[in-house]
Amino acid sequence: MNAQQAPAKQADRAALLDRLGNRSIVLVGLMGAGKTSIGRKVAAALGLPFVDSDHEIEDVSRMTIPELFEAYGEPEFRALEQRVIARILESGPKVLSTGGGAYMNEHTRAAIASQGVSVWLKADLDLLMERVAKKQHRPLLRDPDPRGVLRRLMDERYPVYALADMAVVTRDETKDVIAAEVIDAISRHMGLSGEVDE
Ligand SMILES: Nc1ncnc2c1ncn2[C@@H]1O[C@H](COP(=O)(O)OP(=O)(O)OP(=O)(O)O)[C@@H](O)[C@H]1O
Ligand SMILES: O=C(O)C1=C[C@@H](O)[C@@H](O)[C@H](O)C1
Ligand SMILES: [Mg+2]
Repeated sequence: MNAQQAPAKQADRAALLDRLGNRSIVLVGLMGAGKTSIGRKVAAALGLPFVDSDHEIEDVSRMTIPELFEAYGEPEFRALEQRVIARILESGPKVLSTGGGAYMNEHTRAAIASQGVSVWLKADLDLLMERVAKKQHRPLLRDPDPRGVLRRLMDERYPVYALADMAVVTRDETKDVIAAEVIDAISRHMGLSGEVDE
């Protein structure tokens, strides 16, 4: 970036924030797609607060997600997730990374549609498997065949994630590159040219 470009980039960022108004940027997609990591970077680049709904659920319940699933079951977890996301969206513009199943809830989708701009982080099965293999904190993947579970979730969920305002494909690229692509996609969606500097 040269010195002459900088003010324009700042202006682009201001224009994007202006167009967003009170709406939040909401990342949706499967486990391992990068919602948490990319959301944090997008928030830092735009100077917006960052919230991850899984982390918020763990904070309010003072339990981990595997503990919540075990103690109360998935339906209770989903009900709590719906309430937590509704509250997050009502508390002003931010970048919100959702849990992988959150967008499957029709009330949550409606809240996101009215108070947010949604971005589906889309990844293929091999990349997802590679990314989720590193950690054991996802109760749905504590299964003898995690690849089969992810494949089934892709079949069930991809048609619903496709309802998001836009999709960004997360290939084997750095987090910074994907975060910049998310910002460009949102800028274009908002009728701006894209290319907000990070
Ligand atoms: N573009 C990327 N390049 C390299 N590693 C990445 C990239 N995006 C994410 N990762 C890594 O993949 C793993 C999963 O990412 P992350 O936790 O952000 O996904 P998630 O979509 O939030 O998953 P979940 O729905 O389970 O919370 C992490 O170890 C993260 O560091
Ligand atoms: O895809 C899902 O259904 C989930 C994804 C995680 O982010 C957590 O919200 C939880 O493990 C369930
Ligand atoms: Mg996450």
